[in-house]
Amino acid sequence: MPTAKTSASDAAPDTAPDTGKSDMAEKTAPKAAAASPMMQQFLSLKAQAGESALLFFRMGDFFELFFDDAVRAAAALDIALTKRGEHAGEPVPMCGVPAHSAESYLARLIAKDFRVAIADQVEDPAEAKKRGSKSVVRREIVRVVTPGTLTEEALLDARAANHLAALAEVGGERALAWCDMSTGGFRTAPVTPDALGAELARLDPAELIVAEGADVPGEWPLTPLPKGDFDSARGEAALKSRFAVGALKGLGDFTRAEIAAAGALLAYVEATQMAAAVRLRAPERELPGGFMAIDAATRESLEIARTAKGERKGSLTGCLDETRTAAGARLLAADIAAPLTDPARIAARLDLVAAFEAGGAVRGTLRGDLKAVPDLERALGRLAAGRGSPRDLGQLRDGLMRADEIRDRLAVATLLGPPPMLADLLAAIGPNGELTGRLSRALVPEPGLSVNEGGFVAEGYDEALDEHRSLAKDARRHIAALEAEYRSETGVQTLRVKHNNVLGYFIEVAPKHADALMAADSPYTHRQTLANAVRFNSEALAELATRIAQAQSRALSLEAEHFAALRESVVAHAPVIERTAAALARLDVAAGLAELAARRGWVRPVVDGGHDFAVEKGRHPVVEAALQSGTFVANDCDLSRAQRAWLVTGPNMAGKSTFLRQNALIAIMAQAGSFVPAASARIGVVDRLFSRVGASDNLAEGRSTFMVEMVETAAILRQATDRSLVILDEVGRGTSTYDGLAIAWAVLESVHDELRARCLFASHYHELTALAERLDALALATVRVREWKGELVFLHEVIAGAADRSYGLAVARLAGMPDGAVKRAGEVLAKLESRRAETGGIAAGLEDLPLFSASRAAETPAADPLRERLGAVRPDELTPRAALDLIYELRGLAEEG
Ligand SMILES: Nc1ncnc2c1ncn2[C@@H]1O[C@H](COP(=O)(O)OP(=O)(O)OP(=O)(O)O)[C@@H](O)[C@H]1O
Repeated sequence: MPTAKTSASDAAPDTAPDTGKSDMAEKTAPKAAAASPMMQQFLSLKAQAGESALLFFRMGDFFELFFDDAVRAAAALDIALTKRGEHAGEPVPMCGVPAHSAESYLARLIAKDFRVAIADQVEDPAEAKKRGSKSVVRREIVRVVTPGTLTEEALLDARAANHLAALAEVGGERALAWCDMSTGGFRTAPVTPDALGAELARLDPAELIVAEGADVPGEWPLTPLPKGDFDSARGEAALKSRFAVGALKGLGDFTRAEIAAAGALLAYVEATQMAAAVRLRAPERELPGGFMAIDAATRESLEIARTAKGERKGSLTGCLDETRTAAGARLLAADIAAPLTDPARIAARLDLVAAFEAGGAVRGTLRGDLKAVPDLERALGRLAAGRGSPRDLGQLRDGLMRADEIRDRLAVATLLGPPPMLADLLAAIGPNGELTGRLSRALVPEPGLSVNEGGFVAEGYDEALDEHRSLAKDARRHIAALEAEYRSETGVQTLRVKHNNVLGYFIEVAPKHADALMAADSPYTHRQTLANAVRFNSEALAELATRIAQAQSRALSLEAEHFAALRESVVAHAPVIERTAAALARLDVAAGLAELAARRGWVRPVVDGGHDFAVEKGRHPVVEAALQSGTFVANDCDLSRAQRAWLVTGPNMAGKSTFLRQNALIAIMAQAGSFVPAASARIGVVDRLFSRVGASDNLAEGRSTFMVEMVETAAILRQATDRSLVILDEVGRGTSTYDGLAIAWAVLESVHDELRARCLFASHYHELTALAERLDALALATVRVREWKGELVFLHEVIAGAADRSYGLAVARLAGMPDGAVKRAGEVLAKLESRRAETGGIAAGLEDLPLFSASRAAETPAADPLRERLGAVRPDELTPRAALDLIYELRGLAEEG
């Protein structure tokens, strides 16, 4: 556990925030005027950071926290909380973390929803001393660390994007802008209120900037900012100046809301990053409708990016991730989060996968090469933001060299009918030769993480540097030579040249030999006499020591200069690096998907502008991977217009959910540009995908599970179109049998008749099968089971028709329910069923009910006097007496009604 001790820095005159005696007398709140200069500095920086951010105050080798910040941080980090001096008569709580390992503490604080303002020393303490012994080292807040503005490797998941998003509303229209500061991507899109939830779910922002008081669906880490920050005129000016364009039209046809969102985002980035020159590309517009809309509930129920437990492993993304680079993994996750809707773009991606699927040898080599490609985007992001290290330069050198090799190798590789996208990607890679040549000459093979420690510039790159280094390195040799010279000169064979931090280099002899060196004409000057040694200096030694020190410091500063120059050339080359990185990531995704397709026998889907959904021998990619090879039972699914809705019945555990989900996943995979686990698949582009799972499978806080289910079902009925795919799994089961059946009935009718969406509807309500006779495009399907010697055998086979019965008791027995209980349940069931035979069951009489559309047409709002009277009331104008009269009047109306 790190202590709050400030090590050597304690001794420095500026290190204590001077919460000592002079402040002790203060009984009032901190007053900058009465505080010591250090305290004044601390208080003013803390005021600048605000209450919402912890202030990391740099003191020597530590970042210290004081007052309430210390209490909160010590608890969150589980580090020692100590006290230091007094302020306003109270001891000042303090804790600290070592500067060299600050990143890991930052990571933990950010994970716990803290924001941290970093106040660093922005001048050398020696400089401060020149202004007077009491002067305080200048400190400034150099950055505010927030979840959405991270760029450091240690603070980020290499395989996931880190989006900072902003939501703005102008004149009733809304828009989102988002960026990933670690890679420089910056985008905007207009959003409708209905689509907002799905857009946010797709972007999964690490931090969402909103105007104070804004209403945002879902639970996102919000950063509310004053409304004025979302002003579109201000945003326009900021964007124009940042991206050096005369008119925003040059960048795209942005709406005012998009400009406001992008402007607010830019201002926030600049405000939190201070002086750092964060690299952001000019914003690109995303057109609405370009992606399959998938709302948060659907993503959750289909476990697209994460499983119910929040893990990537076991999710669709995890299952499809065969990428070899972190950038590839991020692109794959983005592709799956936002499947395309344009058949031509989908086909272009599929062409590329197909080429690599067929070209196994080329794919193998490419994937081998990719494995050695470091994260170019993020290394560039760090360097551009001024947080880069020599290691980042090394990564760029290695990655770009590898990229050029990959390009050259792929250019001559034999691929059957090389797809047009491949040519574009190869053209986008490099040329990087000039930069990599320079980096190769300049850097050692494995440059380290610190600029200050030096040692990263290769020998032979700079003669002057080599000379300084060799001088410093040869110090021992020079010293040894000098030592030998002095021994022979004095005849003292035990004479030694030594070094310590106080004296630097000195000559040491035993006291009995000291006289020889003390002679009046001796070239040696006496420095120190100890009990067992006498120490001297000599002009030559002093000169040599100075030269060594100078050489070392000169070498370090030369290295720092080289680092700055190399960084400059990297930044100048940034657009090519970005293009190269993007092309490699796309190749990685395609080769990974091709690998899976080849390994698991997936096929290329046909995605077109029609309305079909015909999957032959489809499988669930995740469940199949988890089962023993060859045991997954493939099933067909055909939702073409004439049978666009399927009602799937069958016992529990038979495989209904698996069947429903696999078809939704196949649609996502196909439109994301992947081959699919099926014998064939033809899919008319799906514009929106909805998946809802019956209430009891899905626990949410705050609202009852049934309520959640109904809210979500309502969203489907509002938003689905005839291009959508709707997966409803046991909707209505979270309430009483009658209510549940009634709701399931109405929802199925509505999806079929009104929305005309493609739909898979799984239910335990066998009564629903009666609908098949009345709804012309509703087909019945069931999952086969067989009872064998009293045991239930699941065949997992989807066939036409309805389940003959529900087998609930057989499943209960299978689950280990005690025999007595199962037997009793059997008796109750027999009784219930005999009643059903007499009365026609709970759905008796429903056949006569007019269809949904008919009953909707018949809906004419009936006059309601009670409602009309209430509507006319002006509550603010009522006296208490009149209010009472009104209540009587209303009750009268109610009774009449
Ligand atoms: N096509 C299949 N081939 C092989 N095994 C399958 C198949 N479909 C499902 N299974 C297995 O059966 C288990 C139960 O499947 P699933 O959850 O889909 O059943 P269900 O009918 O939806 O059940 P419930 O109604 O209880 O939710 C799965 O976990 C899987 O292991």
